[in-house]
Amino acid sequence: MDFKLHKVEAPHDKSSLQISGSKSESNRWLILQALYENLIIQNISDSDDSKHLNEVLQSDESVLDIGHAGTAMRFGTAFFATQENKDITLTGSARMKQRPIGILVDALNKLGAQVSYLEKEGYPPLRIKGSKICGGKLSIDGSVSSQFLSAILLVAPRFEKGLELHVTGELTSKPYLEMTLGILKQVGVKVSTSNKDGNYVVHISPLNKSAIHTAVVESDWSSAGYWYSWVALQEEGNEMQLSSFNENSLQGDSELVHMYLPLGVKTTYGRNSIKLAKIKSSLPRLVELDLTKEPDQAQTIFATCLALGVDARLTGLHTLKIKETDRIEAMKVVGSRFRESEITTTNNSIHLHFEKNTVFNKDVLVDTFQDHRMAMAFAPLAMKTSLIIKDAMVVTKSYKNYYKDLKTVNVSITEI
Ligand SMILES: O=C(O)C1=C[C@@H](OP(=O)(O)O)[C@@H](O)[C@H](O)C1
Ligand SMILES: C=C(OP(=O)(O)O)C(=O)O
Repeated sequence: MDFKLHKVEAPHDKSSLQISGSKSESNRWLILQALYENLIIQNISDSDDSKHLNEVLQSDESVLDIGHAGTAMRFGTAFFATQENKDITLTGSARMKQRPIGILVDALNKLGAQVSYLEKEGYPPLRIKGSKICGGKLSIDGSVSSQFLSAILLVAPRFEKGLELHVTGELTSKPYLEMTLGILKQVGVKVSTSNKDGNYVVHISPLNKSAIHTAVVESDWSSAGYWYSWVALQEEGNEMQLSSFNENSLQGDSELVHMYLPLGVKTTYGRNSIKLAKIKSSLPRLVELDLTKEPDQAQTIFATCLALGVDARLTGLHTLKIKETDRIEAMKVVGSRFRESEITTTNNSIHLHFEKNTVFNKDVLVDTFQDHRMAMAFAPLAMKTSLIIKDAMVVTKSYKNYYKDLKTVNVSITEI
């Protein structure tokens, strides 16, 4: 299904939205709920990824399909590897079969798990025979995906000996690892970190019973990014309130508060909410950001800069090639269709440069390449021109009501 988007009239000066719970937090709580009974999760994400994980965890089938959900694939692998009564196949979409998982499988097998490949070595689908894992000491490379580390850490409190995890390589997406540790602490797990021979080390103690009954998920900051971008493209004075967000967040993408200030978006924290306001500011000539800690915001910031005519130099993008699509390439292809600019890329960066202020083309085609963030990051450009989002419903991977929310701010959306 393709959608045509354009602005019908001036957006409201003040609007408010309720985004559903964080997909990353929800998927961690779902694993913990499966490990510790009687845990209730409030404000759980309505994303496809969380639904898929929930279904797979409840299922008695022997072949389980996780779709496009990366965290669910990685967390599910570690979970099923530790369930002695299980012998399953864990598979996913065609893209999931191209997303590496070897580092996680090797680490689990070193601990005594029985996980093997059914097709290509190092990639899903996997055959997972559940085993009793006692834990102990383990080294793992943290430079490819933090999800491998989070996957093992989430199940580690169930190991008899707990876990001493030594992270080798340069740890990527660190806030997601810290989110895992923060959530484990809420459950009552004793967590400590140290530094040994230059490596980051995490110690997890065993825990038999959860210290809490109710987990409250904060809303999704990664989704909030699209509204930061939206507000950045509005006139001064425009405001938007987003509920169920807090100053003390476990989500690294809450760094949006600082990333968007130079682009004229000021955040004010309320009681369990944030208010984004477009303030009077002169735009920078160049936005320079290392996104090693916030990889999911790369497309959003790139699209904002493209819309505003601001140069951007985004680095730390080495993980983007193995996400839902090769996001560096996808940004370049779609970005170049909007207006004349110079876009250059490397394996871990993208650079956007304007020689002059250029006009926007009309009816710009936004190919999404099965990546929800391609659709959502480029949609705010409807403020500047008309655009066509291909396979528009990809957004449900993380943000089910995205188009419904866009309609409330006066974007016309028609199926074509
Ligand atoms: O742990 C998580 O919830 C996530 C970790 C990040 O992945 P990487 O660690 O692979 O960069 C992020 O991009 C993804 O959307 C969610
Ligand atoms: C990369 C993402 O998710 P995952 O790795 O869980 O598929 C994302 O949501 O941007």
